[in-house]
Amino acid sequence: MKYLVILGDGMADYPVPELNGQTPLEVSHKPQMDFLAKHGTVGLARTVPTGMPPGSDVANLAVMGYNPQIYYTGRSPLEAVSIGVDLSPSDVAFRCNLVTLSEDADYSAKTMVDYSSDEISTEEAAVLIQDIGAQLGNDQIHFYPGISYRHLMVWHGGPTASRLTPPHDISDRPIHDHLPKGDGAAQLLEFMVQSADILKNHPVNLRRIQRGLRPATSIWLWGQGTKPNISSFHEKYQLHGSVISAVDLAKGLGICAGLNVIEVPGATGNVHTNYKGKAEAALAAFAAGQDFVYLHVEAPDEAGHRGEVENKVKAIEKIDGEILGPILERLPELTPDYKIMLLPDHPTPLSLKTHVADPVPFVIYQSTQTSPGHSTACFTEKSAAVTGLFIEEGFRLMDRFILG
Ligand SMILES: O=C(O)[C@@H](CO)OP(=O)(O)O
Repeated sequence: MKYLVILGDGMADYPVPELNGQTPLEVSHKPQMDFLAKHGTVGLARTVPTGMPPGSDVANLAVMGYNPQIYYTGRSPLEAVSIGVDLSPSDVAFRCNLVTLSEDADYSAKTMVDYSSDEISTEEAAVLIQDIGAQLGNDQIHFYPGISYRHLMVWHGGPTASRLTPPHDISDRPIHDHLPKGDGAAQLLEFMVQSADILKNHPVNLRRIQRGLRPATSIWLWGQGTKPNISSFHEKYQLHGSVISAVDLAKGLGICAGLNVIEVPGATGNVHTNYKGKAEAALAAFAAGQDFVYLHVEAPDEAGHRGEVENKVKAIEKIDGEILGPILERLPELTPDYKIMLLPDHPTPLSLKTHVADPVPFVIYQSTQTSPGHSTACFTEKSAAVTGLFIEEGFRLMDRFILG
């Protein structure tokens, strides 16, 4: 048996006025997803335990089969693993976004214009993070470049109990009430303020402005935590598997669980990602003898955070046509026995531009059992709610998928 999880990050949504009150899943042309729903088991799962923040870290941990209430130690440490930074027990990793803040002179009076600096390129960002590290780094503080706007700061002996805000939660809002609070707040704010001085008039930014792109005007620190300790996926399920993703979070989670990471050229973490390349990579992994693939696509989430209705629909249709299409056509050539689980980690409603903790629709399709009950005519939030199948502890979904 081969097992494929297709994770459309943030794919679920609320009714969107621009879509006549329908959700992106409802308006998308997605015959492959609907095929899975017609012949599979459809339901809702609570991937974010009550009381936990609805982050992709918590939710992907649950989808991968790990109880976030036991295994979650913060987002950035998972990304650090993928970046290749081995945290010591007293290191604290912080996600270090490159963001665009408004031009107000007083730092605390600024607004969060763009949590991604117009999806700054990895190459440009690497130069900026290197220069920030050269000026703010020391024996205790190190900066490491990641992908696009997503970077890492490691603070040896740093604070873990700071109260920090994900910048994608405050798009277009004043940052004043969301500046660091609690443990280490003054020092963290100082790093952010000093970064703004370093980035002002930086040649990389001047070139971006000339090209009509937003400059990266500050770092924004959040998502802190300590070295994760996640048990082996292989020991749990006796399966050898791989993760395919553009983003360090999903790759880091996979590495922590003992999965292999497959790099796909052109996987960008946005709507322009290499959907076909991800499908090819999954098929190649199965052909090479892997039993399990976790294929993560960031694009719908990114469109949700940016409030881009068309891009969210487009991302869903690309997942359908360019990932599920080739998989459903060619996986049967490799094996008659396979299962596919398709779901988002959490909704990222376009109207809110951030995540919510609502339960997510899922479908589990098994090639050898195509009338399992709880099927629906299409794969949408509403249809998943009417089957009555509800998985309260989302981390148990993986057991159902693999062992059920
Ligand atoms: O990587 C990030 O900073 C965020 C926003 O894009 O990702 P996610 O919404 O998946 O947590």
